[in-house]
Amino acid sequence: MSAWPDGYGLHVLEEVDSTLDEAARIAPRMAGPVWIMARRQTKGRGRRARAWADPAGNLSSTLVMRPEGTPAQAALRSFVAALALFDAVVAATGRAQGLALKWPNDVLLNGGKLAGILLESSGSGQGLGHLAIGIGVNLAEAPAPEVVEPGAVRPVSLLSETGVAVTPDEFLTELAAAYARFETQFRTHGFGPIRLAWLDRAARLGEVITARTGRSETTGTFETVDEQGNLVLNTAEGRVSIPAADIYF
Ligand SMILES: O=C(O)CCCC[C@@H]1SC[C@@H]2NC(=O)N[C@@H]21
Repeated sequence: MSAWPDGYGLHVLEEVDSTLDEAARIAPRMAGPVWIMARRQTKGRGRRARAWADPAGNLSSTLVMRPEGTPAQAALRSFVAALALFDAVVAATGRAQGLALKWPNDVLLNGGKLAGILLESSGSGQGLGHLAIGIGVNLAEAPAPEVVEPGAVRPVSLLSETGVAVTPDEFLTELAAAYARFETQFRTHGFGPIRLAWLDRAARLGEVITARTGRSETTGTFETVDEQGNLVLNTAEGRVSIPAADIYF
């Protein structure tokens, strides 16, 4: 098992509304980055204001930090976190088989959704107050398929797909260690190597996918993710770069 990384704090709660809300509360008095983990969230949330169910034994965690750089640079940490999640699953199970990253920031296992990431931040314009990287991993149990919206990837759990039982505490240690490694790489070399590593693990690269926002739908061949983290699709109308959307296969 990995060691807890130097320079990162740990804050464990039995129950909280959301570890993302706790991040906003503790950010003003933090000396350095802190991992928050809750055994139960009463108001866990996912992307696009969806509720996030976290049955007992799953990981509900948020890394909160005050990074330097612009908000756009800080947001690229969703890719850093996705890579860390991928490596933490490999460390926990001993295998990478069936694992893939779905743009912008889900982890798939055997085609189902194993984990999701939600970034939130405070501050405005060029100034970033805090960045919170919320991470939910279905370690023990996947939410019931009925709670997932139609057309979305089915949820799966690590236990059901691999037979490997990992506690949230064990998994968080692997995740924190992997995150610290990729964060160092990101700070030292920028987004370039992170982007390439992410593309190497990308689901459906080169295939036709559909990107939906609240207002529009774009279908095209998944060509790449650009230097800004945008999804690039090759469509009948040409190359389209998409900053935010939900992807459907
Ligand atoms: O895929 C998604 O929609 C993102 C899910 C993020 C869930 C995690 S659980 C820990 C943190 N606290 C929250 O309320 N949400 C994130």
